[in-house]
Formats: sequence, structure tokens, C-alpha cells
Amino acid sequence: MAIRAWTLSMEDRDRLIRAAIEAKEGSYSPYSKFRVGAALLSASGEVIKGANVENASYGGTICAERTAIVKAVSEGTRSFVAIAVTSDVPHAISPCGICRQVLREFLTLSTPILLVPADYAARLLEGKEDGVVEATLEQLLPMSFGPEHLEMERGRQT
Ligand SMILES: O=c1ccn([C@H]2C[C@H](O)[C@@H](CO)O2)c(=O)[nH]1
Ligand SMILES: [Zn+2]
Repeated sequence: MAIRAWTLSMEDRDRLIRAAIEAKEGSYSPYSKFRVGAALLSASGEVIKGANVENASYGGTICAERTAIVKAVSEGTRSFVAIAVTSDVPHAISPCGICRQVLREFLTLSTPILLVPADYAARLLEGKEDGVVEATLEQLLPMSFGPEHLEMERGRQT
């Protein structure tokens, strides 16, 4: 697939948001009962979904955002143009600190991060505002540490 120059079209935005909502179905969250779904849009137009996967040893829990990133990167996709994140609550939720740092590895500081309320589709049907909050890593993780700060080291590794 061709690599496109990116501005997120309304069509792709809606497709990505609906994928994040679908992604929640894969959530394994018996402890918190808080389902989260994430969807990444790759530079080639592919959508990669992820859900949170909890563990009896709670600290072993992996958030939806990291599931999506790890799925994509481990299959060879490293370039992303947007991510959408949603849960079952009717307001935007924001990635945790660990996920923000993981996203920092693969997203630019200005990549759109769409924080989606669970009732996104219902809001649209009712003709309301969609309730999506658009953020960037520049906002969510200011003065961050990223791969470019290890440029020499990275040159020696893959
Ligand atoms: O942005 C977030 C916030 C929380 N969680 C998950 C972790 C845990 O399984 C549950 C409650 O914190 O939600 C995510 O996946 N992403
Ligand atoms: Zn997280």
C-alpha cells in the first residue's frame, strides 16, 4: 500500500474511532471490569486494534494502547498517523503515564490522539457533538524523553 501524506480525513477519523470501540470487545478485564479499546492508523492506512489485558498479579496488566502498539510493531508496522482510545464510560479517558511514554517511541509529538466517549455513535445519531477530545503527546507528555535523545545508541542497534 502506498504511504500517504497525512492529514486525518473525517472518514478515517470515524473509521479509527469505530475500530477503537470494536477493539474493546477483546478486553480481558475481570479485575477492574473497565474495558478499554485502542486503534492505531498506520501510515499505509491499516488499522491495528488493541484491548487491555489484565493479570491476577495486577501489575502485569497491559493497557489497550500498549497492546495495539506492540501488535503493530512486532508485525513490522512502526509508522502511525493517529490513535483512538475509548472505554465504557461516556466521556473521554486519557492514556496512563506508561502508555504515554510507549506512544512517545512511535508517534510524533503532534500525532492526533483521539479520546473517545463510549457513546460516540449514539451522540452522532442524536445529532449531538461527538464528544471526542483531540490531544497530542506534546500536551500529554510535555518535555518528554524520546528516541532522538539516544540517537547514537540507536545507530548501533535495531
Ligand atoms: O488509558 C487507559 C487506562 C486504563 N486502561 C486499563 C488498565 C486496566 O486494565 C484498566 C483499569 O485501569 O483499564 C487502559 O487500557 N488504558
Ligand atoms: Zn496505559
